Amino acid sequence: MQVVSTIAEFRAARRGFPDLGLVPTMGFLHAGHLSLVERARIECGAVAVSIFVNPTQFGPNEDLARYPRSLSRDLDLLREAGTALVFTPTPAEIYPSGFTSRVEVGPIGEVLEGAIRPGHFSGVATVVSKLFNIVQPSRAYFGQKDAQQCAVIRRFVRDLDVPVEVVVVPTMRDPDGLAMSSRNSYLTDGQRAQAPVLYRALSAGQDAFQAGETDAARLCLAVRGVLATEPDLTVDYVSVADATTLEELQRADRPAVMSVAVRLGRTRLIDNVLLDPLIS
Ligand SMILES: Nc1ncnc2c1ncn2[C@@H]1O[C@H](COP(=O)(O)OP(=O)(O)OP(=O)(O)O)[C@@H](O)[C@H]1O
Ligand SMILES: CC(C)(CO)[C@@H](O)C(=O)[O-]
Ligand code: BAL
Repeated sequence: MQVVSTIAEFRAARRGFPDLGLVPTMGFLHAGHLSLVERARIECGAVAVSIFVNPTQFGPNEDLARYPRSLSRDLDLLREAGTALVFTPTPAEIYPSGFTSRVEVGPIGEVLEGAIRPGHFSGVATVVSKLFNIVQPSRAYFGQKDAQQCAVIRRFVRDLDVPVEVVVVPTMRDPDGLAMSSRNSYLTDGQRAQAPVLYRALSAGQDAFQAGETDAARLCLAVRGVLATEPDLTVDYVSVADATTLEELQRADRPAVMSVAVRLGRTRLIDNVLLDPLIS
């Protein structure tokens, strides 16, 4: 496994790999990340993983400074997972002085997470488009846990004719249903015990959908009812939105994503499930 930190080194190392899958990450790896690496290795033969805590996707009052980091453990996990190349750039390598360009994705990046984190998806789209240009993968792998991020990336790849196939991998969960996430490490024991309510709530919504309910307001009520059983939690949103455009739906009569975002103390957690009328 080669570990490089500069764009020039990466480009030199990349020459040995005609077909490369890319897994972009912010590090502090868990089994969810490794499921992306495994899928990329099977489908592309060789995998590159980037580890970069991207400052431009964090708002001024967000957790950039305290975001968890564990590079040497991450490298051990990636070596075991059969990764070929790891790219660990510094912020100055990605954003040298004088850098001013941004990728803007429009309304899809302004709802849900984008409404609460203004500028977040422009930061994500900008860094992902840089990573695509540096790595030049045939396919890039993203987790369904960040459903809006997946939709945003699919949007700019389509809009800008980026020659990369975007692959979305199902959410890996702990046995109690909590979606794995680097930010779960912020939770106290008490908060960790409450966190599985997100998936219980989404599952209640999914059960109602499978029983024939398509009214989005009623589906959201079913989710909110379960979330309310944990009084310490503050709900940012419960949403039923078109799976491709993320426009809010009144009726779940086409492929939709039902998502929740909550705050437990200072920690924000997100999760989602897909509602597909064809496979309910
Ligand atoms: N539980 C999971 N299952 C599958 N993929 C995941 C999971 N968690 C994260 N990913 C994916 O891994 C990639 C890198 O994500 P990132 O490094 O931000 O990790 P994260 O656990 O989502 O962290 P955070 O807590 O910051 O949201 C993203 O495409 C993300 O969707
Ligand atoms: C895709 C990504 C690596 C871009 O910084 C990040 O948003 C993440 O880890 O999901
Ligand atoms: N996994 C999403 C990246 C972020 O929350 O900034």
